[in-house]
Amino acid sequence: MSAKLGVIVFPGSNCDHDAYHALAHIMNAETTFLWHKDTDLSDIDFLLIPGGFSYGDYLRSGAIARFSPIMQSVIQFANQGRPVLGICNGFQILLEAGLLPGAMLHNEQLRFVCKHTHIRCETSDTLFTRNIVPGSVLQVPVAHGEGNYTTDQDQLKQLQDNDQIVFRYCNEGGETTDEANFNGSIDNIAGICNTNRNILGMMPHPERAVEKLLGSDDGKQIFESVLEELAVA
Ligand SMILES: NC(=O)CC[C@H](N)C(=O)O
Repeated sequence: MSAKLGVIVFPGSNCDHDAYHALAHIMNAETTFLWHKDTDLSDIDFLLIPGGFSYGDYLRSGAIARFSPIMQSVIQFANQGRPVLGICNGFQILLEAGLLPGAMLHNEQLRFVCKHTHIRCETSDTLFTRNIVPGSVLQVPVAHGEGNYTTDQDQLKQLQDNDQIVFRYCNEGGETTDEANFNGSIDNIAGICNTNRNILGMMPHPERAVEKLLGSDDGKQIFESVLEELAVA
């Protein structure tokens, strides 16, 4: 039986259809939308929490969505070791739900930034990056106002020591320069995983980099990794 993928829709999600398109039409995977009031995830093998402005980003991005009914089921799903990918607002929701450590601040320059960026894959030891050689540079767009990832020094050291930093902002040549770190994230962090390595949160949008027509199809490498993992699991 083939894997079934779920894309969660909150009031204010706006990258849900991009994610569905990437999974269903580009990756040809069986994909379904899940409303934020759904609670039954028993037939789902992979959860994607997409980007957007859930609840209008009131209070803080993700702070209200974290209390949507589906989140209890997402936490159970994640705690069973099943794969969860949060992209942009999805990453923010995972942080607010306590499934990933740290927090988001407004971008350093206090502006919404929408552009192509380069990110360096730091580890292939996750089911999301198993097909990506560490050190590879992916071109993936960003579109956010609150993507300035932060954490305290002890937590940062844990992320570094546990190989939980999955992506860092870099230049085209793969150097993690200050200039490439456009939003001010600590240690150029663009994406992290949990210690169990089944939850990935990332600010750049791989679902918007799945066709050459969009400027890059580098994001496909992440979805290919997940689908291969599900096929052998
Ligand atoms: N594309 C998105 O997910 C937008 C993220 C977010 N709510 C922000 O601007 O910070």
